[in-house]
Amino acid sequence: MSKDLDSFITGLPKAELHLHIEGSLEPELMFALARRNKVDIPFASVEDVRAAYQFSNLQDFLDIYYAGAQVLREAEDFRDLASAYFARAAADNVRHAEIFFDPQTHTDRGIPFDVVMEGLLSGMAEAEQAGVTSKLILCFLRHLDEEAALATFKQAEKWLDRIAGVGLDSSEMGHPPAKFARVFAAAGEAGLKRVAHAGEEGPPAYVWEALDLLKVDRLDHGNRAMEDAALVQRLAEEQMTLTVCPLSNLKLCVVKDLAQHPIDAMLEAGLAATINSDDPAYFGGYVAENYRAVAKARGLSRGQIAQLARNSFTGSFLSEAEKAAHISALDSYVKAAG
Ligand code: HPA
Ligand SMILES: [Zn+2]
Repeated sequence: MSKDLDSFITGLPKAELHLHIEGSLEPELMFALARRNKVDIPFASVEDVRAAYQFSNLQDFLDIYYAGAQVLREAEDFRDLASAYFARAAADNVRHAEIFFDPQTHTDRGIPFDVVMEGLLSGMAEAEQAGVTSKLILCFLRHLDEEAALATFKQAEKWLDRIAGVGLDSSEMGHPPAKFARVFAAAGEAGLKRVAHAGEEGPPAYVWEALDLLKVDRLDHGNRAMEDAALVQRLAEEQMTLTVCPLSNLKLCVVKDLAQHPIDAMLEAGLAATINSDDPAYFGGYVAENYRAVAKARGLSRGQIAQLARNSFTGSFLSEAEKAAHISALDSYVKAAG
């Protein structure tokens, strides 16, 4: 019997490639950690927190997101955060996740880099026991300078065998990828993968810089690349994976309405687009909800939905053999779903 669309999407094997672990901090856990660590937060209740999640742009969101992260202090907090994400992701049949973390958000308030790593790695090990694999991507905060990013990369040195890649996030406008060319070159020399947020709010020129100066292996968001035909052609030719985040785009006013979301235009242009949740605790949905919302708003076919999930494995940093195994399971699932 053919499955309904909602359960087809939930059960579809998928990878998540654009997830800020600090953005998976649900208000309930924020309150529990505030109590456990005796940290003051500027909210009276969980409802109060949710009511504050109205954003008109990226910066509005970042201000609240960095405030929320203050409750994370001990390794066990980072472990609990990661465990909660993996449990929720497993319910959406996420088989593999490549998660971003923002060490500077923590080290700048005196939390040691090692505490963050130990906590996250312990949550990841627990998830692996439950069958969900993961990799870590260390993001540099682009509103800070490149010296700070280089200092952070130095702190990461002893952990490099546990870090798959580096990324670039935070306030995009006024902070072009070019600002981080040296630290990305150093990461490349150390054998790490490179990704960067570009074209979320920033212009197509920032996407060109991410490709040409940072030499990214994957592009995070990339919406505004659609404004530049030569850029779209380049991304299609290179089969560059784009980690697109529909509910984030809606909440941060990158699109006015999901009915205007470019996801199907991206697929039609031959781009290797994927669907991801970005900061699910803040944007109102985990990865399957992102697939469902955009599939309904844009009338995506099951073939297109399956392609997006296939792209998530192809665009991951798993080995070719691991990708092939996941894609074969996905194809069997699609066939059996009818
Ligand atoms: O969507 C995002 N964009 C930039 N920086 C971020 N940090 C967390 N989420 C985001
Ligand atoms: Zn992001």
